[in-house]
Amino acid sequence: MGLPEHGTAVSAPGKVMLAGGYLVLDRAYTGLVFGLSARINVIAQEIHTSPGVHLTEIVVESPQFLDAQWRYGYHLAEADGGIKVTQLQIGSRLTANPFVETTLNFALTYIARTSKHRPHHAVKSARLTILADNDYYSQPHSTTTTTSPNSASPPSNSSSTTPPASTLNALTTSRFARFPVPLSGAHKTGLGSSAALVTALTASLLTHYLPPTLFDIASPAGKTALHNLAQAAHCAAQGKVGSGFDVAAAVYGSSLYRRFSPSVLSALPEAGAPGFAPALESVVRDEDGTIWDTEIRKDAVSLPAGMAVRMCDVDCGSQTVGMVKSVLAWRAREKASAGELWDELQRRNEGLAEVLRGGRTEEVRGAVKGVRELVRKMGVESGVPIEPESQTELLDALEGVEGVYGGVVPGAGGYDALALLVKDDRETEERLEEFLERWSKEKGSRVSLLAVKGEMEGVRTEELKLYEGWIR
Ligand SMILES: Nc1ncnc2c1ncn2[C@@H]1O[C@H](COP(=O)(O)OP(=O)(O)O)[C@@H](O)[C@H]1O
Ligand SMILES: C[C@@](O)(CCOP(=O)(O)OP(=O)(O)O)CC(=O)O
Repeated sequence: MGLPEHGTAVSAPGKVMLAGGYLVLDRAYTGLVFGLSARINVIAQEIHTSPGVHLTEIVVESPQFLDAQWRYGYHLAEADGGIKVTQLQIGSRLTANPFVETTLNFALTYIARTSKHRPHHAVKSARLTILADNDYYSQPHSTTTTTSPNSASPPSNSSSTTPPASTLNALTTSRFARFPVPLSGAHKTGLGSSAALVTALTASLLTHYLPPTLFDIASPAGKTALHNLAQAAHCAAQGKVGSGFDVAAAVYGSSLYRRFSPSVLSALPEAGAPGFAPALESVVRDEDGTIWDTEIRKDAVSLPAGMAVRMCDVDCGSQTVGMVKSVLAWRAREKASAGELWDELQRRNEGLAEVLRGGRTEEVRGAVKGVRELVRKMGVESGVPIEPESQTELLDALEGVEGVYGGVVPGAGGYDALALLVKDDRETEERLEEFLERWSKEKGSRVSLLAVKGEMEGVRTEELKLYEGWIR
């Protein structure tokens, strides 16, 4: 299998919110968000059907997982409902992927409105291949590895995109691991796979179907359209409106984030419903800039030279939804005291951002301590284990490792991977790995350093050759 000549590739980063979890749900507060070096990559290619065959099909696949192919036909929904896809059955199985399906409905509808052609002509058959960097999922026991991105591709085989099982060991030393399970069986590490996926898939579809004059991923206007469209699709697929910081990180990378008003998306009809297409187009275009009130301050976020954001996987994610409900219920109940706590926590979160931006390395430890103190207080008062005791114990112990400036339970907290601010050198990494190995043995748990690092850049185009062996 050689390298396909045609196609486009894009990638979008995962996220970690170092400070501002819960607060960021309210526009009065902000979140300190980092993009991550772990990316979701999507490659788009035309499918050439045999002469005389008119079937139009969109095939989406995730060749790292078992049974991860989703095929769709589509039609133009009546009464301006836009393009609506219908999943096609392969054999006896039909596994839905709501994030993929919703993204197709939203992106194809927008593309059909934007391109000058008639909708059916604009959208030809295509194959979209999704490749997720290894750190999105906890690696199977025996194959754990911390490889740097861009290392060797998997060995190619003759016709299938799924390399044979006999090469499994070789594969895990490559950039994209092959998992011996379906997607539903993978253990997420909490880096925001669905937001990065929706963003990368949307960007890939826009790049593939629209000429550069109508969509350019590198331009500010292109990023704005992508952000608006991906936020709308992600919210619809999730069935709730979160703060959207994860989609913002996937598009823009690291930033100080203020959310959009939830009302921005509340009037949008369901995909396929009457009036969906024009409503989506106007919300995405936001021509006079009055609809979206998101604030993305990229200049407000940076790290002191020689410092990195690293993540420590504890291999047991948490249920964010239940935690959010309980924290918000506490805030509504205890208006005055919760309000005071949030205002002070916001000041400390901004303080941490300032210390990092100003390169004041020696103040990082104190700033992180101050934030954690109030996060724990919020947990105790709301009765939600935001920084559970086992995580407190681990974070405190990690502070004793030379080269570690501090760490937090990011985002909603709980048992998702911890975020650490560390000295960015091999010695610190080795000390951390040794420490975590010892800790795992002593506590009978499985904590490990992920290869991923904080990164400033958001969505971008990639070279096809990075995916050699995975695409046909
Ligand atoms: N590699 C992938 N290929 C295809 N779909 C994916 C992939 N990774 C994630 N998804 C989609 O995202 C969903 C996971 O979303 P969610 O549970 O919100 O996790 P997260 O917290 O990582 O965003 C999956 O069920 C699937 O629909
Ligand atoms: C509570 C929050 O403010 C932050 C949640 O951050 P996480 O990083 O924990 O998110 P998930 O990946 O969705 O679990 C909710 C929000 O901002 O939407």
